[in-house]
Amino acid sequence: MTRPSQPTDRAPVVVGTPGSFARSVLDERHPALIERVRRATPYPPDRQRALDALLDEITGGPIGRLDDDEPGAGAWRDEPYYGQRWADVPFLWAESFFYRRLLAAVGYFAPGPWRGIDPFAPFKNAELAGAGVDDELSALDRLAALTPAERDRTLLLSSLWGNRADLGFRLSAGEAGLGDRVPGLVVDDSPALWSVLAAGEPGTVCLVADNAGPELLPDLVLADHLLATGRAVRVVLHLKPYPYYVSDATTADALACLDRLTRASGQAAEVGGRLRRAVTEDRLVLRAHPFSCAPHPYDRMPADLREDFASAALTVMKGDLNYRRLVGDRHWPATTPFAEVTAYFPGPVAALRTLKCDVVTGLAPGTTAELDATARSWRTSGTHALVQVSA
Ligand SMILES: O=P(O)(O)OC[C@H]1O[C@](O)(CO)[C@@H](O)[C@@H]1O
Repeated sequence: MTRPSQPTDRAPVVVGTPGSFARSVLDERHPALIERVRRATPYPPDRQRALDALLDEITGGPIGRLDDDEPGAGAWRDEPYYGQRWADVPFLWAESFFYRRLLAAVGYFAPGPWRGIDPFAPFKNAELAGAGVDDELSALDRLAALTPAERDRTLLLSSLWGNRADLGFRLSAGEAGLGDRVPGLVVDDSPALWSVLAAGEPGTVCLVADNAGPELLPDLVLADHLLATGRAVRVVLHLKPYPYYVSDATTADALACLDRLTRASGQAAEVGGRLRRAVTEDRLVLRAHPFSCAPHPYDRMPADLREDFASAALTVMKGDLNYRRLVGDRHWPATTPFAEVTAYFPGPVAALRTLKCDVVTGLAPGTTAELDATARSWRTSGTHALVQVSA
């Protein structure tokens, strides 16, 4: 079936002028992150100098290329933004390239002793070891008392709100800045999500993960629930092939979560045991496609990934960045139909996201005005959330 291409009549979000959300990410979050990375790991002098150079460049210089001898540099060679100011290029591209440059600076891909050392691991590990996680895991023991419908909703919402566990976001918002969550969703298509899964024979669900630890745990619990209730015969969990956006989940992070589950007690350990078995039986498949770290929207996805999503009964996109990539990170009026901007997607798709950037689609007329009147930073503060489905 030929699908329409994504509309392009709205400009992409560029980093832009001081005062914009995107600019604050580049001006505040990225320098703070370089500092945190340096403090967390004792890098040797050459890596420290590379981090200094990156900091100088993002705060003053034009965008430089990856060195020619950097492994994987070829994938970035033909990008059109080198030599331009960071402020003048698409936000999506600038953030993604920043993370790639940061990994180059710490020698993540280069042959030698620092290869494969995740600069964000100290933060991710601390979060996964936290007492808050114990509470979340022991709450699974209370699920048995719920009706099946309540269990569906609880596990879906717990995966959705898990998206607030985003370490990069907290670098600029701070714990205090992460306001109380607003329970009513700005869009709630969850009945449509369950209907898509109930229609026809159970098939594969692609779950495009976002953050590790406290977000990935409820995602895994949801995956187990889909398998255990026969909503899916297979869950393909899309992870990042390398560390990205601070807390995005890699294969190592997924394995750490499975370990955390199985070492817990009660229901959490049961879930962990089932999921480990599901991996060995190919019912839970871990994928780390290179495009998952690409600086482009999903309408540019390569053919093999398109085929994966096309053959799924449903693809669930977790989190804010996946949302931006799904809808194209453009200045859409908030009432632009979600189905229209995702019509290019090769199969049914759902977005589970807390709102952490300016881009949003699919709001009912009047909702924007209502939210503007009641919650000043509802678009970016992670206090509001949505479930959107296009089938
Ligand atoms: O982890 P998530 O939900 O994809 O959020 C990523 C964060 O980074 C941003 O892309 C900006 O840095 C925001 O949209 C969001 O705060």
